[in-house]
Amino acid sequence: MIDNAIVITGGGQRLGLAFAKALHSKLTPVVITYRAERESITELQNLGIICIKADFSTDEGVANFNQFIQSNCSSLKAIIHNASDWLAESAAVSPSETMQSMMQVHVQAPYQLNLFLQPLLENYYLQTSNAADIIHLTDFVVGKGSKKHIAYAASKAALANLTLSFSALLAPKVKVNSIAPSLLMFNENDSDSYKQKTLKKSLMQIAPGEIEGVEAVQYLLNSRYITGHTLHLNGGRHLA
Ligand SMILES: NC(=O)C1=CN([C@@H]2O[C@H](COP(=O)(O)OP(=O)(O)OC[C@H]3O[C@@H](n4cnc5c(N)ncnc54)[C@H](OP(=O)(O)O)[C@@H]3O)[C@@H](O)[C@H]2O)C=CC1
Ligand SMILES: Nc1nc2c(c(=O)[nH]1)N=C([C@H](O)[C@@H](O)CO)CN2
Repeated sequence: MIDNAIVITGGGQRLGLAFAKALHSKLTPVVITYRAERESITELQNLGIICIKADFSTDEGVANFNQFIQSNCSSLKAIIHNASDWLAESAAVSPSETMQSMMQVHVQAPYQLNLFLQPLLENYYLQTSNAADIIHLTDFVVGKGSKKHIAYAASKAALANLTLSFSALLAPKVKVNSIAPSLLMFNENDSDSYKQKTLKKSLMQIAPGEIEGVEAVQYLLNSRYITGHTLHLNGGRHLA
């Protein structure tokens, strides 16, 4: 059985991959979920990180991942709900399907896994006298909406609300917090004009990269007191 594991959903690339590499150690094994086969998965496996294929677009996929954790882990130090799809509204996908897909990955999966895995998080507390952690990756747009990612923003707002409910439900054995980034890193296909426009939206006018997210996660994991909180990583965008 695996003790004191940190579960990171969507760990195959970008922020989730950085979280996995930064947090894995002999005393704190990391379990990541992924869908797409990549070189990064082999790299993580070579580091001793457990990589589980899991697609949260169905409740069956959530249940299958839960079953793996229940069968192989005795306690969980943390769950980092990072898996996400930044889906824009488009003519190619119906509004109903867009909203369903956003709510499934950003709300159903975290909600169900938090409830399923509550006993394993509480086992960590009983074994160490330290609170376990749940971290939800939300988004700056929770506070302002988004004209082009309406369903995405609404689902992230629901995820932010889960932080409030679960922090009250699970204290003091489990701390529950959100990290709300705005731009941390661009995507490969982002145009130069999009990059320049987006950088100007914050006071700091930079894309700080994965390290900003890694340090925020480590800050929350090291705290003994912060819960029900949202850590904003937005470069002062709310004041720009
Ligand atoms: N990057 C940024 O600047 C910002 C990020 N955030 C948030 O931070 C988090 C990390 O961002 P980022 O690294 O860019 O995320 P990505 O867009 O790279 O997505 C992370 C992973 O989520 C997985 N995923 C997507 N849908 C599903 C699903 N249905 N089931 C299981 N896994 C799924 C994907 O796995 P696979 O590739 O294997 O299919 C993907 O690699 C996200 O929650 C994001 O919303 C918020 C604001 C800004
Ligand atoms: N799952 C994802 N969510 C978000 C991403 C991303 O790449 N994947 N990117 C952003 C943008 O950086 C946005 O914050 C600035 O344009 C938002 N969410």
